[in-house]
Amino acid sequence: MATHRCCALWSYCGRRWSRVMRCCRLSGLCSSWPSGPLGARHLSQEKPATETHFGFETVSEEEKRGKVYHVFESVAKKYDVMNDMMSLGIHRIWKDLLLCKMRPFPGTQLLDVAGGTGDIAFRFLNYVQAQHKGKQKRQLRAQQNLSWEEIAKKYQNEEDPLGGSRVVVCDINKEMLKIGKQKARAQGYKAGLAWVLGDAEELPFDDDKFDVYTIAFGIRNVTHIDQALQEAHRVLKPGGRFLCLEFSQVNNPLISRLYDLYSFQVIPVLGEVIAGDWKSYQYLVESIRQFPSQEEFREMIEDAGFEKVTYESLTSGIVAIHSGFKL
Ligand SMILES: COc1cc(O)cc(C/C=C(\C)CC/C=C(\C)CC/C=C(\C)CC/C=C(\C)CC/C=C(\C)CC/C=C(\C)CC/C=C(\C)CC/C=C(\C)CC/C=C(\C)CCC=C(C)C)c1O
Ligand SMILES: C[S@@+](CC[C@H](N)C(=O)[O-])C[C@H]1O[C@@H](n2cnc3c(N)ncnc32)[C@H](O)[C@@H]1O
Repeated sequence: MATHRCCALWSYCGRRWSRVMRCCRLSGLCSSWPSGPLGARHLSQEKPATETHFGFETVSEEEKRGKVYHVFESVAKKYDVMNDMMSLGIHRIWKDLLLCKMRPFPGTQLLDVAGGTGDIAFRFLNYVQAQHKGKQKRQLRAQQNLSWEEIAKKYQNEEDPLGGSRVVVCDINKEMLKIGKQKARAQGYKAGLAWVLGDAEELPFDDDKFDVYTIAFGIRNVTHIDQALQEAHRVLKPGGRFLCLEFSQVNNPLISRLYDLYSFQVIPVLGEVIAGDWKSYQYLVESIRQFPSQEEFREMIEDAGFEKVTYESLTSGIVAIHSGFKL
């Protein structure tokens, strides 16, 4: 964890410096300023590449971006089947629980960042549609004197079965979005769903736009987690909710030993056999170990400006759902 903190600090300093430099350059202040925190080099020289981690490897931030892109480009076609195989379907329960926590209502505007092949978005659409139908039924039951024609008419006139809810899936990877769109077409999802290519660190949306922001198994892959959290805060409406489903820290030592064995001995093998890609699944298990603990991540969410930040560990802490509000 010390490595994680060190990388985060170094990456933070680097970005702060490049922001100062960008402002100065824009205001014409800095033509004679040195170009790095140590102040010894001339502007024409390159800024040192800020280091971060890609699994257990230390790489430059640019390299990490490219490598993460390559991982998901490579696994996209086998992504869904791999998740079912690796977790024996348990990832579906975790995603359902995320929706239960969200409890969206007809009208909710959701942004699902790093939404990949659409698992969260499809669950959201099912949920709000069922909610809306239930509400409609209750309203009709309350109106005791309607004839069957009037009831049929009310059902047929219903233009928006989602009651105004919308979900935007935003992901940086074209291949993941392509598979998501194919799945949506095959499963008949169309209304209330949009696909946007975009970076969690620089979201292509206005301020105060969404009621809920979700990110499931995505934030671990982002280079500057603090920047992604700030963006989440920016695009949420006041009162809006941040929800993150991510791998976390297992607290039971016995389960932790078994989980480690399973992760390092089985998952890359499954990756090779099913997706023909050992390396991407080695990255998956390594990146899980690099991600901050439940408490550390809670603090990071608070640092981004969220309030009432809580978390719930699931399956002995293999994953956790963090929640926070923009108040
Ligand atoms: C590239 O990046 C990615 C790519 C992706 O495709 C996906 C993601 C994002 C990830 C997800 C959406 C979810 C992916 C799911 C996981 C990574 C797995 C999570 C793990 C579990 C739910 C199970 C946790 C396992 C344990 C607590 C330990 C139990 C382990 C055992 C009983 C096996 C111990 C292993 C050995 C002794 C090694 C030798 C064993 C063999 C060769 C036999 C092989 C055994 C199996 C295949 C059994 C599999 C067993 C389970 C899945 C256990 C399930 C049971 C329970 C938790 C009760 C992404 O970022
Ligand atoms: C493990 S998948 C999760 C997909 C989906 N949320 C799910 O739960 O199945 C991680 C996703 O994060 C996306 N991703 C990685 N870095 C990103 C970034 N900076 N901005 C947006 N998406 C990113 C990847 O392209 C990939 O689709």
